[in-house]
Amino acid sequence: MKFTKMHGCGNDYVYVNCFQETVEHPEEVSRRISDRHFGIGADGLILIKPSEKADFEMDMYNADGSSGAMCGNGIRCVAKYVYDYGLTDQTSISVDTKSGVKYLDLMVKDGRVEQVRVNMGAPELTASRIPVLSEAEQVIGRPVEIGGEEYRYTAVSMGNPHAVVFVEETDCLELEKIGPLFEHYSGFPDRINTEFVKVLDDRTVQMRVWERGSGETLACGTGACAVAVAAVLNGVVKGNQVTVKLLGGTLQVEWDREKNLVFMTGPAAVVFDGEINL
Ligand SMILES: N[C@@H](CCC[C@H](N)C(=O)O)C(=O)O
Repeated sequence: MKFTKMHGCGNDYVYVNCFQETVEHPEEVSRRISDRHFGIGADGLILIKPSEKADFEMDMYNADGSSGAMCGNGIRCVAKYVYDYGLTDQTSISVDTKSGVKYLDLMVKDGRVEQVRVNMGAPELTASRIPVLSEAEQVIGRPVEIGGEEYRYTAVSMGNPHAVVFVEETDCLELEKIGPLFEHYSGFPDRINTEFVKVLDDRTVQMRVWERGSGETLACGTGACAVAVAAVLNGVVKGNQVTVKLLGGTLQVEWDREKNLVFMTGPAAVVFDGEINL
């Protein structure tokens, strides 16, 4: 299988051009290739496919083989791939995902895509649709006891479920311990991605993420969008534009309240091309 390893802010996936390759059993392939000792090493697998609904389709799998309906860092890399590898010459493209068609604008320098702006669509705040179990219709800064500790969290879906927790410090968090407790908490029927967020100033936040199906990653694009929405809803930032600092880089997120659309801008990079015998 020919592949390209790419990353967006250090959130790395193995990308396969399914205009040329056929991947049978992608769940199993994702588990194998994601292994950082016995595989290529990645947070998961992303298949770039032809689509009848949009210019391209993105089909993504986490490192444990589970399917992710949306991937913010992944979709920016898909945009870079299709442009840099000659599958399109357009700088505005559409990509179908399991959470609907997304629209992307490519920023090109010296013939190569450097940054991508993605219209991530509307955030979903209705608890039952995220899904999180809650008596209240929305979960904004609500208390929850997990692993014997009380946290306050805000639930947002950006096509996939996120629990956003504001904390005093992110550096000292024992994410390997707390992350799985959130991911498998009984109140989150489809498991969850969890962001722990420190507010740096009224426009900037810093986060660490425990991703459903992949563990701690250096960045999560949908997570950064969920964090920006949660930051606005909890009144910890001014305005609707948030700079989100992640372990692997920085993303700019804007929540257009009038249109109720979230826009994310950030980098996409190729690490290397390769070929693996499966
Ligand atoms: N890293 C991604 C999100 C990938 C999917 C997620 N782990 C899930 O299962 O929902 C991003 O950049 O958004």
